[in-house]
Amino acid sequence: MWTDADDCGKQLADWAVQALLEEAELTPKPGLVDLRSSGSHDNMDISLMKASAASLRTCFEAMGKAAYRRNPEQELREELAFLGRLGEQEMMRVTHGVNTHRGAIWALGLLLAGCAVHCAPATAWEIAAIAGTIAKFPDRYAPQQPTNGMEVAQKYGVQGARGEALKCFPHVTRIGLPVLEGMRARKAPEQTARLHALLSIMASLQDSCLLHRGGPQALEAVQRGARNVLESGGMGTASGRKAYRLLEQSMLEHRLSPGGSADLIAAVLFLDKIQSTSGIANKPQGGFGHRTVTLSV
Ligand SMILES: CC(C)(COP(=O)(O)OP(=O)(O)OC[C@H]1O[C@@H](n2cnc3c(N)ncnc32)[C@H](O[C@H]2O[C@H](COP(=O)(O)OP(=O)(O)OP(=O)(O)O)[C@@H](O)[C@H]2O)[C@@H]1O)[C@@H](O)C(=O)NCCC(=O)NCCS
Ligand SMILES: Nc1ncnc2[nH]cnc12
Repeated sequence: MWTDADDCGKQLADWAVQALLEEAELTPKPGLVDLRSSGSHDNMDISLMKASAASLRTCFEAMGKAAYRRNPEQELREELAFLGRLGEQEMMRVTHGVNTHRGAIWALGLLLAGCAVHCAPATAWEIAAIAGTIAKFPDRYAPQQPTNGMEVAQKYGVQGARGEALKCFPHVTRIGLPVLEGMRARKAPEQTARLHALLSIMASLQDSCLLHRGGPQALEAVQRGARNVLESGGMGTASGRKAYRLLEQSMLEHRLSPGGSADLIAAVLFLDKIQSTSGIANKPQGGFGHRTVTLSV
């Protein structure tokens, strides 16, 4: 697929940054920064999200280069973690300390590495499987300072971003990507297809951002609300749009933001770019147990 490590790193970084920009611009998104507003955030806006995305190009390029034709093993895991932490530092410098894309560096970094290791046309599912294999190696040099994610993991026993990677990104390959492809097949407008993919992820993800801001009740309410939009017919129907407005209103009222789902829709868009360039279709293996809903477009 690529002639050398430089070529691979550059191409993958382009796609990763593009995916982050497209996620930021996807509008509307409940509780998240989009082209209309800052959602439930008082410290982020669209230009900050874009600047943050652009600042990660160097980090993603280095990760792609490092993983090119490598074995998914301990040494690679640690190199990627080192590069990921440098990326986090750069993001924090550019955003003046706001955590815009920590989860995205994690998810996109691993998936990008999965793709570089493979170095040949591969399905999203195959790439995610390698990303999951890399994530399973311990990160021996991880700093021990507490994060919101650790607090939530301790309090509620959820695995958050780490768990999603260890399970090989099921919300990306088994939910987000199939919903995106299904909506496109039904000729939905692209922004509607993407929003439905995001809502489908929100309907089942244990998002540590929602748990941290609102606890398990808030997480359940958002999951139920997202499901309700889809089960009411989706954004192509008046009832679906009404359900969306209710969900958004309640999330803004309670300052809830599905930051983890935002990162995973960016991961969906990233893998979609890889697949559409190599002409490969996603082939999920087995079911993930989420309910299929009927959508109008
Ligand atoms: C191992 C790490 C994942 C460290 O993770 P952490 O302990 O922080 O754990 P999590 O909270 O679980 O995850 C980190 C971010 O991942 C996003 N996320 C949340 N839930 C999920 C999920 N179920 N699946 C996937 N991704 C998820 C989320 O990121 C987004 O939200 C961020 C804003 O969050 P927060 O800081 O809580 O912000 P606010 O609510 O605004 O905070 P307050 O103002 O209220 O305080 C935003 O960044 C989005 O991106 C989670 O925040 C990993 O990060 C790690 O080890 N990194 C270093 C090494 C590395 O990068 N390696 C790469 C390859 S090996
Ligand atoms: N659009 C967005 N709004 C808020 N937090 C995010 N984290 C990743 N994307 C985000």
